[in-house]
Amino acid sequence: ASKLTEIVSAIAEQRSTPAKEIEAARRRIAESDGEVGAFLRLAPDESLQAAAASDGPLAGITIGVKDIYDTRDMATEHGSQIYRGHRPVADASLVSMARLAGAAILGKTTTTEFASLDPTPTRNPRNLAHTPGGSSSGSAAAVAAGMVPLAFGSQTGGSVIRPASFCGVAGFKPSFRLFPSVGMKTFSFTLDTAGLFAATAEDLALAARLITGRDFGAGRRADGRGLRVGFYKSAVDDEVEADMQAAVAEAATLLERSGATTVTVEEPASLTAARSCHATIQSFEAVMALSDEFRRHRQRLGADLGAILDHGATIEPAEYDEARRTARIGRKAASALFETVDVLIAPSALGPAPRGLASTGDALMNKLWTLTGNPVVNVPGLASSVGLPLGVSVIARFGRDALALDVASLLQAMIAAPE
Ligand SMILES: NC(=O)CC(=O)O
Repeated sequence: ASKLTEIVSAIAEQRSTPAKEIEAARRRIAESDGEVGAFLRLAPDESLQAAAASDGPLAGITIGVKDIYDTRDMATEHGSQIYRGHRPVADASLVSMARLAGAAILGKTTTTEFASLDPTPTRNPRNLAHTPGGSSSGSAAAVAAGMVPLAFGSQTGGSVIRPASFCGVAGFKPSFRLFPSVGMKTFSFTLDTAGLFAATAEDLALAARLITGRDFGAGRRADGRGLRVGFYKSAVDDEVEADMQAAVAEAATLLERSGATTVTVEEPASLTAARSCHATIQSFEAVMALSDEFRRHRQRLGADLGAILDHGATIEPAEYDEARRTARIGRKAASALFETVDVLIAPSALGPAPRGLASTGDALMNKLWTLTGNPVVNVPGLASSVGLPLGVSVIARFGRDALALDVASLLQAMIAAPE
């Protein structure tokens, strides 16, 4: 697919039409989704005919929506046999807002069960022998395969940034609650964050602006002059594979070459502690969020999800409350990091996409920023020695989503044209 920004321009300049873009996306899915398996189902003709007649700012933009978002015109099954054929009456808020902006909700993309860890059959378009990551597996794969220019995902641990890194696409995990999660199946109500996938950070900024009406920055900075970049050194960096460490170092060099200054930012103990309490918060809240499914359909749950909920059911409220206090201290510490730097850069995953489909990978590099609520953008373009994508995360202060997107756009441009 061409990039979202290119399609928006082509429609505005009448070099294309919404109907042509919708037909082209359907054709691309028919041609390539057989081996990738990103889409579960496509929208009915009447929905796509209505979208073809749209003249909104997102007219002609086809979107793949992770199947934990309610859609009024398609089944919404949450990756669970419990919800087979389930038809919501209304769209999730973000879906409705995108439709109101003229977008074509083209189809539902695969999700791990309830957006947790049990893998889907979806393959990584960059190398079909590898996982696309999860839990937003189909959304990352659909954009990476060029089927659609935009896809919706969600992140509770690392489910936007990690698959974006594995599939070599731009991923946006906004500041917590910047996007509404209404109508998105809840796993953890203090962590779940709606997010986006697109080919470039510039596309993400435009999509976010046209869906929400918020200003996400004027687009790519000219250079890095005046930008203070923190090279984040976490307590778990020894888990990061050498080629991913090299990728982040290359990103820092490219930003310096564009005029930025870089300093090393060591992780404070309070953020190491915050990362460690993510699982307690996530599991304790998931037992409540999925109480009915867990209590009435335990045997119909996947192995990983069942284990998470079984453990979550043993956590005492006092332990959860202590974890929330640790998280709150972590949020304050995360804010303090940005008193001396404008953005941080860090690995988006431990390494490239693991081989096989047995695991969607590890959220170790992502869960802290999900818990603190800071905006994160995955910047694609770098690759391992065998050509598998390696994503670099640009992290900004809570609420500075436009800055994260602008710096990500600059870095993506520097990676694409390093001279
Ligand atoms: N939903 C999630 O974020 C879980 C994951 O990181 O795989």
